[in-house]
Amino acid sequence: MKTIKIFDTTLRDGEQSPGCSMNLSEKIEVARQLELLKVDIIEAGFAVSSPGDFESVQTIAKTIKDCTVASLSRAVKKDIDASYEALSQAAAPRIHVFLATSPLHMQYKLKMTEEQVLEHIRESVSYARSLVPDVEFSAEDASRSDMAFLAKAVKTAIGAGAKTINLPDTVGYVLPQEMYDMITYMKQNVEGVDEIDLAVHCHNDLGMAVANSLASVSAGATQVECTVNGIGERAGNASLEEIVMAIHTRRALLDADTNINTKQLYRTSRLLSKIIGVSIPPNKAIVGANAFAHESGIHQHGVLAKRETYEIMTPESVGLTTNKMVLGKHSGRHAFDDFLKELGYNLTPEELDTAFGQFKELCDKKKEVTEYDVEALVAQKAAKVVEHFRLKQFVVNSGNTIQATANITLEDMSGASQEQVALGDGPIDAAYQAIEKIVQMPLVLNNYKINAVSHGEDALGEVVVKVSSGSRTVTGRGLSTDIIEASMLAYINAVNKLLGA
Ligand SMILES: CC(=O)SCCNC(=O)CCNC(=O)[C@H](O)C(C)(C)COP(=O)(O)OP(=O)(O)OC[C@H]1O[C@@H](n2cnc3c(N)ncnc32)[C@H](O)[C@@H]1OP(=O)(O)O
Ligand SMILES: CC(C)C(=O)C(=O)O
Repeated sequence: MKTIKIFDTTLRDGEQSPGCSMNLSEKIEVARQLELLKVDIIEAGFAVSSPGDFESVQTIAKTIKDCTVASLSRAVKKDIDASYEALSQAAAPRIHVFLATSPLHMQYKLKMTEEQVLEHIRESVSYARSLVPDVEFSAEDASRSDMAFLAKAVKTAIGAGAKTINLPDTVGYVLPQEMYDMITYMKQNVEGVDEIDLAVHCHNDLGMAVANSLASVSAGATQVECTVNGIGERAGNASLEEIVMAIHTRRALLDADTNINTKQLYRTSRLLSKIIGVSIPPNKAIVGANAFAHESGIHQHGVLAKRETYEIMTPESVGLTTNKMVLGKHSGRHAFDDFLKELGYNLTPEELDTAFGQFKELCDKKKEVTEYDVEALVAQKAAKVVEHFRLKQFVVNSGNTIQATANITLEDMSGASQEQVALGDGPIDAAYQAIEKIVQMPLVLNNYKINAVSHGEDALGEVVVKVSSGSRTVTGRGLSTDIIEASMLAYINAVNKLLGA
């Protein structure tokens, strides 16, 4: 089985993306984590580009002992000298020289002929090689280059001493088959290519960076360049965690694996996200909040019966402690029951049916139902009260220029509807007055308390009231995402308890 080298460029190409800049101590923290993750090469920066970048490369080179540390350089002496100097204390330094090989870049950007480009490659790579043994050459915009010319450039770089040749899809343009063909072409047409590492560096402009990297591995690439969370220029670089887990999960098919400690992936991703302040989309592969979460009843049932039915990798393999069953409108009885059992509730089949029905109703009102919501539902059910009156419908108006009014309809035990309108000192008082008119009993509200029992904008509100009639005082509870409705439900619950007594 081949070992694919992972070249992390989060601190260089990743940092080139707007809003992803890091200061020196943040870069060191990321570099230390990359070392724990066991990436093979850390590209620490582009030493010549600024004194700050020089210092970062230098400090990371001093700090990191278990990975090769690389610094990027244009194909010019002053860049190579800056990289060399910044890397002087590295345990394993790599000078990474690049020059574009596509007609577009050569003509308009570099203003060089093919011959001049080949001469620059020869000169710069052999100069870098005179300084350090480990030199990588990247043919920028390789994927849009003429393949015969690219082969000459690769041959020139190998001849000048490059130990790694990188063929980037700089603008994320090509399709996986084209990456495969490019690698195959080099393997078939450049002598000596099997003695060096053939690398790829894919951008995500068409959302294909990971697929292109994997197609290259299938064709024989032995190094993949990528970034944590896929950060990087424009739409980003190939995402490290996706490449690593794709290779790891399909290692039998690819006959390849990496040296990465996959259990550090989640931690690395969160650390970077926290440092740069860029959050991870919930549906992001491997590290998104939903990557190991199941909400649909059929999937939850499958996973409870046999995890592999809907999970191709374990959450533990990327550093999570467990998968997540999210209760929501698509959940089924199996997951609901399992969830209640974990909370310590053992319901009879009938109780489960009722609670499940209420739960589904709640899900239609609320985007996400939390453990607190379910517990509140079940706790409410546990105190079973005969429903002499049930809330059928209500309209409540209030404002700072009108007196609050409530129009309430309750259904009694015979199924008949009774409607009343009342004014009040605020919407809840108006609603309570209307209820009192319907139930025709003297009621005194002694206490009123409202709590949010879950989090977020659509949290459930629980209202607890103490209501007296004559010498009896009872507690009523009501639960709803609408606090006025929760208040009415609590009052009606108290009325039913008083009538029951
Ligand atoms: C695909 C990639 O990700 S490549 C890396 C991109 N990253 C960055 O550019 C970030 C860091 N860059 C910088 O800080 C600056 O661009 C610097 C310090 C490197 C250079 O700054 P300046 O000297 O002001 O040049 P500027 O950036 O405007 O233009 C680039 C120059 O480098 C030349 N150049 C570009 N690539 C290369 C190369 N690989 N080898 C040699 N020369 C190159 C251009 O032709 C241009 O030359 P010119 O000034 O003679 O016209
Ligand atoms: C310098 C090279 C490796 C690069 O970043 C690219 O081509 O995208």
